[in-house]
Amino acid sequence: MSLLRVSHVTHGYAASSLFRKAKRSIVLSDISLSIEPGQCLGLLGASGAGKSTLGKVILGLERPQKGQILFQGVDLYASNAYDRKKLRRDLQVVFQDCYSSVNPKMNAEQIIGEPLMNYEKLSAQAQTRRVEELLEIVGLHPDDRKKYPHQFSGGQLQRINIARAIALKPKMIVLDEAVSSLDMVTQSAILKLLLDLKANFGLSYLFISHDIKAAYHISDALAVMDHGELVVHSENKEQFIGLQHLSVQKLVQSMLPEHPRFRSGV
Ligand SMILES: Nc1ncnc2c1ncn2[C@@H]1O[C@H](COP(=O)(O)OP(=O)(O)OP(=O)(O)O)[C@@H](O)[C@H]1O
Repeated sequence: MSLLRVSHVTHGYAASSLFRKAKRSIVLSDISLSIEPGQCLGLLGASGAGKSTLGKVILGLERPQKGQILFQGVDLYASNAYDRKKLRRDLQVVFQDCYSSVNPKMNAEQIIGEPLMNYEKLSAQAQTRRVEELLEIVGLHPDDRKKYPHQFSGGQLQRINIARAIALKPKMIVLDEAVSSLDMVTQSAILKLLLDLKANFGLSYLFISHDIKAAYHISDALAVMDHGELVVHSENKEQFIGLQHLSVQKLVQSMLPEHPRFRSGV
């Protein structure tokens, strides 16, 4: 059974108008895809293609007008609040903006400890131990738990966000442009961390990105959205770069100068 199955999802946002009944512009059009346990699907596409909206629909944050999201076989939007809370534990998110993703008045221990408080109700001592362990897993020092967001670099703060996302040992993380605002060196360090976590904990990712290089590096399967439609979905990234679809060709061309290995693929 797929971990995540998106079936025929269609969605639009209401465009408010004073004079007419609110119309909805279609942002997602009949989207179907699936993610297997331990798989990373890279979701590519130009700005405005609908990638983040699909991420929100999958996370249960934006109810689609049509279609179904099955996570571990459970219909996300047909489940009750109790089941949804259980599902949320297994389905986490890391956003692009590491600074606005955290409360600046909370220290790292409070940030990482928040999901633990909500779900695990550990003793204060056990929670601190778990936070220290999580800090080490993401490559930070246990003593960093006392620091506040402004005392971390962007890359370090994204590690804090990742520690929070893995605190409850989820099955899947939606990474919405999670490395896009980082410099190249930090980006590759965070991609390595994400790959290590995937290998060690059997995590699945939906890696939303406009950057083919980052997506190719981390993903097993790749898909492309264009104007609300899923125009390409390839289970195999090696096959993906050889596809003749125009959107794929454009993406592959954009990485040619730096990646000679792709020259033979086109
Ligand atoms: N809350 C909202 N209300 C109305 N329209 C929205 C809302 N969120 C997104 N949109 C519109 O939906 C379309 C798809 O946006 P979305 O953010 O999903 O695309 P994207 O592919 O993630 O783009 P980007 O890479 O720039 O984030 C865009 O035209 C956007 O303006």
